[in-house]
Amino acid sequence: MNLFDALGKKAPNKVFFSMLLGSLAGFCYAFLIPLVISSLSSETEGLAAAESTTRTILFVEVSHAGFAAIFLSMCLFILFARTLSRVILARVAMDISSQLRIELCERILSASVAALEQLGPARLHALLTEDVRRIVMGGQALPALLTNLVTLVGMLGFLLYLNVAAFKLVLCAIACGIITYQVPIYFARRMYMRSRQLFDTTQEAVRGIIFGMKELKLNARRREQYLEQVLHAHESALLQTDKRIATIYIGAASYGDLICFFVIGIVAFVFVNYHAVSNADLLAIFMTLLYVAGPVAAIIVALPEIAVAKASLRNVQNVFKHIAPENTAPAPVQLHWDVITCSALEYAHPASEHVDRFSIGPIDLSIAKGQITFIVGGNGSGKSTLGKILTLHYAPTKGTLQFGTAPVGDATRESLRQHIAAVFTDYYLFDRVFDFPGADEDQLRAYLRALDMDNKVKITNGKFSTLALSDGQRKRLALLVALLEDRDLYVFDEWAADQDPVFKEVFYRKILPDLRGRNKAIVVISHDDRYFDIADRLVIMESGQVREIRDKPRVPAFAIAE
Ligand SMILES: Nc1ncnc2c1ncn2[C@@H]1O[C@H](COP(=O)(O)OP(=O)(O)OP(=O)(O)O)[C@@H](O)[C@H]1O
Repeated sequence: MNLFDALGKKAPNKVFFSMLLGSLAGFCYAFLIPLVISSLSSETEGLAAAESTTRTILFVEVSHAGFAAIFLSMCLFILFARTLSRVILARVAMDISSQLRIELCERILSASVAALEQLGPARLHALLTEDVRRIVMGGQALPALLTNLVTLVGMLGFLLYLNVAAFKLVLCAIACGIITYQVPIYFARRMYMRSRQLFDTTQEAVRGIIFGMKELKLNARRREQYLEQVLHAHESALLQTDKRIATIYIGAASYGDLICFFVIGIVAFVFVNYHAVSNADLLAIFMTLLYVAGPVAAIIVALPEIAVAKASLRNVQNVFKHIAPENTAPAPVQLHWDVITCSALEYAHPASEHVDRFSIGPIDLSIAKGQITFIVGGNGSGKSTLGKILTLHYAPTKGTLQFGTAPVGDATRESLRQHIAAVFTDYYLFDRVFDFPGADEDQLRAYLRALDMDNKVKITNGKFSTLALSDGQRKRLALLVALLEDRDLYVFDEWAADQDPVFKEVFYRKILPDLRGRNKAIVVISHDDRYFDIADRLVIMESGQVREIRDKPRVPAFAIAE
């Protein structure tokens, strides 16, 4: 995918029309000076001829009325074509920017959780905001580039007509200019890739300020150190790189501006000594060169924007490679199961630069409907990792996972996910219940009452009246959403960790047994050893391995040494 493809795919007709108008404007632009020069040279052919073409239009004497009319028409056409071309492309760019963001979001949603976790939220956020903006800006520069390129080609054609030797000289000068201009642009482009990486780390640092503001406010020393060692350090690295890039671009642009004047100097002081050129031709050559300076400068200004857009496009492509869509069949498959079976199941987290690769398994385990399975163990023993495998967010690296007789694979993953509801430790609470069945209003009210939230939140047309709640209350709403989904497998990752003792009791002694009574498979990741007695199966994990499985534990509760 190149920049043209990226833009052209979205609105090919409009982009083509805009480019066409831009080219036509450039074409007309290229003819303006030859037209003026032709009118001047016709004047020198004889005063009588010139006088014969002078007309009085609206009390104003206009010489070479024919030329003047063509000149005015061309100017008006250029004004119209350029404006329309830019307006169309600006609007297309806005549409594209919005579509690109939506597509990126959809692409992110189609990727695996493991890949997205590895990328991190800051990078994803920068991709959606910064890269999209730069790609669109680069795209917007394209019609101007095209207009100016056509003008340049037209002017060079005129120069060829005027003087072949001067044309060759100018062509060589422009070729030299473009080649030498590429050297700084090459370094600037490489630096831009670095700047883009630094932008991501700066975004991460900014996230630290936003999400860590409470911790930073409470400790002045920590705040100062964070600002100095993290934020300022990243900002200053980014700033320095960006300043270097700007210096290179400005220097290169100034050099580009002067190319035409170098050529004028060479023609005026050197070229004339080797070639016989009439004064009229020399004047025409200078006028042409001066006129060419504008388009050359505009092309030179547009090139960096396009280079930046290309770098952003490459960044998007790299990220896309990293977050390739999961190979899952979208069509729903009817599946019935009673037991989930893990056989020699293994999963390894992606290795990172600073952390040893953590893996779990091999694990042999079954989780049955109508049973509460507790997964317990010390911090970092791999409970949440197992939870994400069971909710089909992590694909096992070895072994098999089966729902009934259906192995989890590309053909079944998406369908099986529709059997699962979960509240993760880093859950996200949407402001509404999607796909809210109107008929379930009574059930909804009953759940709100059961969760002791009926005085706090109302639900109107599926939307929560407020999310300004305590952590524990927000988690109750997340539970409510999961319960409403009425799925076959429920996974709760430390759900009760921030609930008060009264509500812990409700969760473990009422809600979970109630789900069991409705023949749901329930997986509870928990440190609440007071409630281990309600488990039908207790899976004890240690260092990524299942250390022990205890079935049908009886009161009194287990004493687990974590
Ligand atoms: N996204 C990730 N990328 C790489 N490694 C990870 C990732 N998430 C977890 N890990 C590794 O897996 C190990 C186990 O993490 P996990 O969250 O499964 O533990 P846990 O038993 O749920 O711990 P806790 O009780 O503290 O929640 C961690 O120590 C870490 O090394």
